[in-house]
Amino acid sequence: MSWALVPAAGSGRRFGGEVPKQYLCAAGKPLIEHALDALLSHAGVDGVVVALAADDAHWPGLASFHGKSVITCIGGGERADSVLAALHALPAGVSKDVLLLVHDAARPNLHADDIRKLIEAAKTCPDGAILAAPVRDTLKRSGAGARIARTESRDGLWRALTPQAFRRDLLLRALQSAKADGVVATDEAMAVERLGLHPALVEGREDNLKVTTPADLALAEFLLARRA
Ligand SMILES: Nc1ccn([C@@H]2O[C@H](COP(=O)(O)OP(=O)(O)OP(=O)(O)O)[C@@H](O)[C@H]2O)c(=O)n1
Ligand SMILES: C[C@](O)(CO)[C@H](O)COP(=O)(O)O
Repeated sequence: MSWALVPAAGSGRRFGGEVPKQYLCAAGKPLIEHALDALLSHAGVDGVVVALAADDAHWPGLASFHGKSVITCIGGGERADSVLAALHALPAGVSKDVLLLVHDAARPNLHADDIRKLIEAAKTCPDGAILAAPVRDTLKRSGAGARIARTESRDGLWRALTPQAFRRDLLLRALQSAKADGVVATDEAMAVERLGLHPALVEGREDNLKVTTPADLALAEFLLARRA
């Protein structure tokens, strides 16, 4: 079985506005609740720990969802700090080698089949596994004056998505190592890669978008309304 860790302590600087984007509504409910619904409606996920901002008053929270525990904790200054805080907040009795699925609260359009594929891959790959999407656009490196410096090869390049799945002890060791070295790991895989490991890439849906800007919210509304 597995548990989910959901970092939801961000302030949404790039989105703007007063309310952090994970609490904005699309298709009738907050983005965070779409993410929790996808995770906790999956039979392979037993519960979730959500990392919230210390001054969070935007979301009343949920004691349970789909009959499973929703535990909250206080996140940290970086996303990785929030994930580490959620890991430390796992309830007693959760096994030391539980599989942990780390998923952004700002990614509302997660589908059950992607969760299934990820868990299956993480069960067979000791280095863990992440959902990802192959880069399909030509990539440009910017130069002086917002002009193109050069085209970068997209061969073998993927966009990391979430959830990202790792055994509890490995994720703890990786996050603690990155923090001790002063490295800000922008995803869990980066922290694991620093240990010399190579997590599996699992091709996930392109529409598992992270809501970062207002344009993303409009797209999320379109996608989620079609699922309802
Ligand atoms: N210190 C932080 C920063 C981010 N997050 C969470 O990590 C996810 C992905 O981060 P991002 O999209 O960058 O969210 P923000 O940090 O809020 O956005 P911004 O960088 O624009 O401020 C979000 O669910 C966000 O709430 C978190 O738990 N703790
Ligand atoms: C974890 C992540 O969603 C994978 O692409 C991404 O790194 C989060 O980046 P953010 O800047 O914290 O949104």
